Amino acid sequence: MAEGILQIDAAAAVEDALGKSPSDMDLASRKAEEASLRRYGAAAWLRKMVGVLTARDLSGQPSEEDFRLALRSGIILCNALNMIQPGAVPKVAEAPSGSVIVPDGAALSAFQYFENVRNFLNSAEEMGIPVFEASDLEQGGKSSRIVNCVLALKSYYEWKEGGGKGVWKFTGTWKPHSASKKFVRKSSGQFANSLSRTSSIVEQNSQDVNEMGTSDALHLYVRELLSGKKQEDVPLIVGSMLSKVMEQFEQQLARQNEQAGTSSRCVDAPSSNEHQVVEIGTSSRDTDVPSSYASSEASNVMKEKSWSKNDLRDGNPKRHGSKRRDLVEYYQRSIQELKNTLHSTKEDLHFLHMKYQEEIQYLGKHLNGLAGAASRYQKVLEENRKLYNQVQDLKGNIRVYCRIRPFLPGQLPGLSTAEALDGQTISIITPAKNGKGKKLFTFNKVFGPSASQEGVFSDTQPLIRSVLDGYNVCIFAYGQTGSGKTYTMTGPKELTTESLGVNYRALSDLFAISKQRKDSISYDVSVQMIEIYNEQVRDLLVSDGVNEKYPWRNTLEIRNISQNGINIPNANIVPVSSTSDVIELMNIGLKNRAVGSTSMNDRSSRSHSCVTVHVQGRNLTSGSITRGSMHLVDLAGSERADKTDTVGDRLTEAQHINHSLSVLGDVIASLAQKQSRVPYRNSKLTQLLQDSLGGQSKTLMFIHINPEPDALGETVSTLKFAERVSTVELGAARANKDSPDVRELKEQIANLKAALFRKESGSMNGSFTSSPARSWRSIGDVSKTEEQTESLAVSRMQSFDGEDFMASPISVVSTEDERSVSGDWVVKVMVKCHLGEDGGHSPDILHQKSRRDTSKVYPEQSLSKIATVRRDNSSGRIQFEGAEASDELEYTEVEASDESDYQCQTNGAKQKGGGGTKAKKPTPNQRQMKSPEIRSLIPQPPTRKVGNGSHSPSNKNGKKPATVDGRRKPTSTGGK
Ligand SMILES: Nc1ncnc2c1ncn2[C@@H]1O[C@H](COP(=O)(O)OP(=O)(O)OP(=O)(O)O)[C@@H](O)[C@H]1O
Repeated sequence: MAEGILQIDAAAAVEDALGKSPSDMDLASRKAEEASLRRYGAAAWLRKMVGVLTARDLSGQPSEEDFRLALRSGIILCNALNMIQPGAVPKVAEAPSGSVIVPDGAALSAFQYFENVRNFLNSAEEMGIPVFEASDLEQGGKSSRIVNCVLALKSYYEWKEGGGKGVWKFTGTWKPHSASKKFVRKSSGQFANSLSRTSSIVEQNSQDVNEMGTSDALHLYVRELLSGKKQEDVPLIVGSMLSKVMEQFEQQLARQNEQAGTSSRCVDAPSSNEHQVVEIGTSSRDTDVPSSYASSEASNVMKEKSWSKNDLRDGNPKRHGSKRRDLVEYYQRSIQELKNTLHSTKEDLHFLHMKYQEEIQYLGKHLNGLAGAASRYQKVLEENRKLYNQVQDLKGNIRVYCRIRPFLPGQLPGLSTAEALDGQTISIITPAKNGKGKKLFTFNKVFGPSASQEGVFSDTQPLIRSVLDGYNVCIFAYGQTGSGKTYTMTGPKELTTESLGVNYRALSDLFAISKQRKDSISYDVSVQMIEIYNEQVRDLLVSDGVNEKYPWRNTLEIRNISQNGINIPNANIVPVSSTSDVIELMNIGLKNRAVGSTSMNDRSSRSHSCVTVHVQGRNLTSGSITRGSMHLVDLAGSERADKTDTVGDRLTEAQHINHSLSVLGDVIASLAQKQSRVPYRNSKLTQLLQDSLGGQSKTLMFIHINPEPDALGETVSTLKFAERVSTVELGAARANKDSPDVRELKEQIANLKAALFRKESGSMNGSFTSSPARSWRSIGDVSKTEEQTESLAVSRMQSFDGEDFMASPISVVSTEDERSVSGDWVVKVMVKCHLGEDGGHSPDILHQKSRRDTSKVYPEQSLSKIATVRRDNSSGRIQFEGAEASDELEYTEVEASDESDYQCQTNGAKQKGGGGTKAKKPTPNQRQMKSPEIRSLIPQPPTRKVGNGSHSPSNKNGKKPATVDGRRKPTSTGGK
């Protein structure tokens, strides 16, 4: 309908341009023209169908007459029909070849013409094509029906050529395709082009409209208008006409677009979705779908549907409606699909989110697990370290800790030769000329210059604790003069709480732990402090410190056979119960320590000092006794004598120090090589440390490094020495613990000792008084101890076999060893066998007798017999073999037997009876030896209660002992 409007408007525009009304035109001539055009079309089509040769009689634009005559023979028509439908006219009567063809087909007989025409008409009619009468070919004026038939045939042909879809139906309309051409042939080029453009525009805008009649009429109309005009006016007329037409066309187009927009809104209005979707096609402003997506989707849809944009703008509301509805449906479907996709994507995301959360939780748990495992791993490492240490302890290795001294105030802090690389490695920078550069040494611990006293001690603490558990412990400081030995063991000159050394801290730790355990174990702690100076052992716990006055103090004996850990029995042993006690004692000891001045260090100690702590613990529940001891040794400087450019006394001191340290090296080398003979006795120092170095104890050596380049040589030799020490295995440490059985036996022995002492003190008038080594505690509490011991002695004696004992009244001087045989404990005792004149008397009697006869002196040289002391483990009886009532036995030395037998060597001319197999001549020292254990148990004679200075016993040289007893008792131990 729009096209129709357009064409009418175009015609009106033409009329406007020409200034003429169509009503004025001659309709008849228009029709004639139209008929001619139709005829030409029919002729042209027939010519095309049958070919030029067959259609030689038919021109392209025949007159009505020519057209009728050319078809009169029926040959062209039949052939054309056969071309459309082969065999439609089976037999076509042709003109004889070579015959002169006459335009009217006279060459054929009339019958043949008729046959052809009739066959054609029959066949055409069967095909549903409108036919004409055969007579129409014979008379003029009837060609329009023939033209109509031919055009119908053409239409049928075109339908068939187009695929023959549906039912062919001839509408009687026809579009003269060649009309413009025809017109062009009669016009100038410019005019033709212009008109052609106009025509093509009109055609383009009406391509879907099949109203060719109106269009043809327009053409005819224009042609007619121009026919009477001058040639030169035609372009102007046509130009004006076309501009008008264009104007009209554009206006019409704009109106159309407007109408299309209105109608689309009308169509879309009922559904908001539709509205949105349609808008998507043009603009995606109001939608939530991205415009690029929408437009691309829209174009896809349009492509898919083979729609052009013009389809949406063509102004046909119905078509718009259906197309837009399709589009809306399509978009709705797409949106639904998108929604579904979005929904499933959201679900997927949610699922992924959950999954990630689960995985994160799992990872978190896993991480926690890993962190736990890491901390457990750390704990395991810690445990391993502890276990390693325990193994080391069990193996009995000497532990070696290394400490690097800092540069001292006033010293030029040059290049340090030593560096603690980690907790266990020290690196020494050696001069490049040695070609070594660096040397590494590894020890149990390495402390750098900044290590605090507390830090150093914390790694020593476990050893201290084990003293309370009944172990023997030895800690000694080794290093050249000025390297910090005294600093580590004692502290600096000016002591503060932070700078207290190992000695103080160890004892304060002992007190702290013993306090913690006081409900279950009762501990007694006592201290000895000695010094080895020029191979002489000196007691440092003397108040006057004057050795010249009491020279015997310079030659204290070291005994390694004592099982109670008191190797220097004659040195003062002072009970302590607090750190302040210890500090006071040590001050006394330090004052007494021989300190020399050398060129290397003014405060250099030229002696080895040793603080020995004895700890005895009694388990309040089981009654078992533990006994541990700890040597805290500050060795003299290890540098060689030639370095100290000393002479005279200092040289002698240095030589002694070097000798003892070199023996220490020898001992360690022998131990490392597991030699059967270890040269402990080659120096006092090694003798003192024998139990700690080779025995079943725990030993820790602190080596000290001076970081100064001048000290490098000594540093290296110190480290090499320490390296050797660290390889030594000592055998498993063992606690000194007495079972009640053993303890009972020992108490019985102690009772015997007490009895002997009483007898001795009665007969010898206190030969022990020559010894200064009395416990300060016992001095203050003598009478009480005496009473206790006597009553204890009596009660214990009853457990002995009376007969045996009476037969051989042997006095036990001291215990020496203990060992387990077949699960039983037996006691090795030092026995002084004495048969008095009233042999056969009980110890009490002896005791009473000795009290009465205080002038009795034992004939020391008369004892030479060995007695065996045997304890029957099952009955608990003790038997003495090889000693008779008439024997006078004196203890000399005890040897351990692998059996539960112990032999007591007797000495003297009066050997009666047998049994003794081994004799040894006692040394004077051995004869002098008195066990401090005895002293701790033996009551002091009243004469030695010298607190008021009224009574001072004489030593065997007739001199009064310069003891601190009573008179010089240090204030720190007062009251103890
Ligand atoms: N770790 C340290 N921190 C601070 N000062 C130290 C340290 N070690 C040692 N000193 C100081 O170095 C000097 C020498 O130390 P110390 O007297 O302990 O050496 P020594 O090896 O015992 O010497 P000697 O063999 O002569 O006894 C002292 O003044 C001491 O205070």
